Amino acid sequence: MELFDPALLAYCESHTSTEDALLKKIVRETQAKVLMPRMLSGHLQGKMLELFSKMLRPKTILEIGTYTGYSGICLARGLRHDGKLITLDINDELETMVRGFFDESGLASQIDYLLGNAREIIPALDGPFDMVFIDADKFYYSDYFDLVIDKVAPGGIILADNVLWSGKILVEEGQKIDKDTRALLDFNQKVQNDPRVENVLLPIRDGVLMARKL
Ligand SMILES: C[S@@+](CC[C@H](N)C(=O)[O-])C[C@H]1O[C@@H](n2cnc3c(N)ncnc32)[C@H](O)[C@@H]1O
Repeated sequence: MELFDPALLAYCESHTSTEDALLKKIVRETQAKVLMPRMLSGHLQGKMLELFSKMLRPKTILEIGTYTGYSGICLARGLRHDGKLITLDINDELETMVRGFFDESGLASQIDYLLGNAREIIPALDGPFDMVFIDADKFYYSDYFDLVIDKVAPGGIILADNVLWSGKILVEEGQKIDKDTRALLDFNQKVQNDPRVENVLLPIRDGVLMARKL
């Protein structure tokens, strides 16, 4: 399901600060060389992540799901001068490309790019995190929330992408639900019920859930 009228989306993008040359290059190279380029955050969501990060001025950001580095660079642009982005991905085939983009961003010294399974890496990471961006395998979103929540600083925010799952979260009576949709429905409800956070589901792109730790 297309969630937004493409013309409305184009209008939103034309009233969002222009994507710079590096981000445009990441989009181009992702589309030309990488499978499933739709996974990349893109102009509108990337700028939103960048502005959230610039408002929060985080010391530590954890990103789960680097892909080609687009969202990581947007997030890292808001870090304090002594801050760090830790970004995790299980796919090592993109490593050379991604490290190249991080170098070009001028932020490589503030980025720890760790390859491996996020569910194995996160328990070994020290918090506190001021910002967490969950954007990896949908089936494990609730696990990611559980793994990070105690490491998020009070006032810190967790953002989770794709929580509207192209509209599949609207399930009709008797309809069969696939496992990723089920997992996202459970995740959205879990956050909604959790008294440790206040939250808002933003209907931007494929849906971004923002939860602020109390
Ligand atoms: C939607 S893409 C991330 C897009 C990126 N955040 C952006 O906006 O440009 C999801 C990424 O999660 C990674 N991933 C999937 N399962 C993972 C896991 N168990 N641990 C770490 N990364 C994983 C995939 O390899 C993929 O690169």
